[in-house]
Amino acid sequence: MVQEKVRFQPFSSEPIRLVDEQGRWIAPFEHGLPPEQLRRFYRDMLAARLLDEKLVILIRTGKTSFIAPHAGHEAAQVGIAHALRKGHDWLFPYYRDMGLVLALGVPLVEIFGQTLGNAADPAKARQMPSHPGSKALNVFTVCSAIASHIPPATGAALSMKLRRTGQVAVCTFGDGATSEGDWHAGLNFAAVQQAPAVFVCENNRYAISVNISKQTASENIAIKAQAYGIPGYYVDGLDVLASYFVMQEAIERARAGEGPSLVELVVHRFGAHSSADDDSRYRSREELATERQQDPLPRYQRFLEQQGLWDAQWANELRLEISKALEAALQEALQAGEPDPLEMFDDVYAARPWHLEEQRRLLAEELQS
Ligand SMILES: Cc1ncc(C[n+]2csc(CCOP(=O)(O)OP(=O)(O)O)c2C)c(N)n1
Ligand SMILES: [Mg+2]
Repeated sequence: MVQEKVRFQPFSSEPIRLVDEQGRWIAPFEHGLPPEQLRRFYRDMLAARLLDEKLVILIRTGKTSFIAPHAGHEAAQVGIAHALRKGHDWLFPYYRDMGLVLALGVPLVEIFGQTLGNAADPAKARQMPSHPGSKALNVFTVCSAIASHIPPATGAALSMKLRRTGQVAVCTFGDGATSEGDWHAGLNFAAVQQAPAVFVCENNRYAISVNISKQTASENIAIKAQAYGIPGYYVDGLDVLASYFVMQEAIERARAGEGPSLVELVVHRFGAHSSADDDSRYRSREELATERQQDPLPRYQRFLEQQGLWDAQWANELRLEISKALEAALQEALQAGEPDPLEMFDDVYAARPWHLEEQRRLLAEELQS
């Protein structure tokens, strides 16, 4: 239930922020969250950060071919994950959402199987690394083509409305995606149809090397919602509680039949765009150093300290526990081995056509010889 006091102002000139840089709760209402949940947010942010570090090791040691670092996006992603009804609502993520799918509950072994492209991957290694999905948890598989998942998210939301399933489609993307035609088509149609969708921009102010100043002349991304006749929330995405509460309001609003919204979570991208990018060519190290000072994890740690929910021993044990879980899952995924090449002929047709039967037979013979 959305409490009356947690009604946020759309189109604010300053980002919505509930916890300041010193970790002080600055909202005019009580957060009302139990200690376990407040600590859970920290746990999931730390797990996301440590996963990111592990993925960097996997690319540097040649075990995967592509990563899109999500460090700096953790508060936003954990806030989104906790606002969804897990396994009921649908998530249409993008490639930088590994921390989000982890917080949503996609098992680590699947995440590593997907990263390695081996038999531990439920998608049978048919996707690019960093393109997760989960049938069990209603996570639409990531599509590389920027913004191409936005109209499908709208379509899914419209279907949820027509079938009265009580579900919501949450669709994430970057700032660069907002310049695509698909983005406009998807938001416009969702607004016209009052589809239960929430569109979430993880605005890190870069689309690879293109700075936001070259992306849009609008004062921010959230304000674009005005043109579609839906609320646009401008939010500090380095604040996990602001991300969570605004997302919760937008999702429950959509579920209650009040239509879609656009949520802009302003974040930092601490890494390069991807493993195929050298960001030192277009972004000064001074700029990055300043952003790192605003790291969402220490900021939330300061909040927990002030709530009396922090102690160093707990945090150290947590770090150790997560690191062990990451390593164990990685080892398990590594042992899964290569997928069976013959699987490439499965899952596309209900009945395999003769020419694929023929090719499958030829490959099977080749593999046996
Ligand atoms: C239609 C399309 N155009 C270009 C690309 C190449 N491309 C991949 S990621 C990317 C930048 C996207 O930036 P943004 O939406 O801000 O997300 P971020 O990576 O910053 O999280 C581009 C241009 C693509 N994948 N698809
Ligand atoms: Mg971006």
